[in-house]
Amino acid sequence: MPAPSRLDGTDWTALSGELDEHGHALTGPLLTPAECRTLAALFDEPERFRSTVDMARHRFGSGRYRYFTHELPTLVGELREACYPRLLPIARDWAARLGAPAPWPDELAEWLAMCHAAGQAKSAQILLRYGPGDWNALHRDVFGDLLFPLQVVIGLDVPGTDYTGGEFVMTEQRPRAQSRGSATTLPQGHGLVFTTRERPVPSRRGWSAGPMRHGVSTVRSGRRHTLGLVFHDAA
Ligand SMILES: O=C(O)CCC(=O)C(=O)O
Ligand SMILES: [Fe+2]
Repeated sequence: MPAPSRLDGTDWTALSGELDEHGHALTGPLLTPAECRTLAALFDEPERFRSTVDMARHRFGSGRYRYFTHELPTLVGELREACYPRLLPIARDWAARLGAPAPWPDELAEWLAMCHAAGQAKSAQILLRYGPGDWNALHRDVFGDLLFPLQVVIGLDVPGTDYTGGEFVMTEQRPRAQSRGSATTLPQGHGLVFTTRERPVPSRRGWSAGPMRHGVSTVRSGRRHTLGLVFHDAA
């Protein structure tokens, strides 16, 4: 199926409402189970990746992820390309509410050229693999000054069957109050769109930025793979 029509199974108006409210929202199915298995198996093809991160070594949690080279698998490149124009109006709307700059052009290629010119020239698309006991510490995928505020993670396994535990976790820091947490189980082939840094939160004066972080709870059994799509490149 061509990548843009893969996104037709998602109600983008409803998704944008969910994103507003929670800072994250699930898409409909984007990949078939067979495509998910094919993508997860790429983890064992080292030539596809520019580097591998041992999360425990960096105290990012436990598990491994690998950054694809710029020669992305066709499916990954197409999905990322297809997601960008869907997310762009939301990113612009949020920036307008927050009174923040919205430097993102209509074309992903043009935005990436801006990232590269600013020294953020490395691919930031990742494949992650977690086994029993692995987890991902709460973090933000900010790699430099240039940032696209929304990203997508796609679940590649069947939760409850291929693995247990391993919920996608988000926290939202509230002003002068304790943080709110949420957990989402990623259905196989579905994407979770979430904010990289913050969501606009209604405040007495209009809107303020609610800082958010994401991570993954401990995988209790089996193996969990995800594909991470980020729209800015890394330094
Ligand atoms: O494995 C996950 O669900 C989250 C991975 C992650 O941190 C990301 O995609 O940015
Ligand atoms: Fe992340």
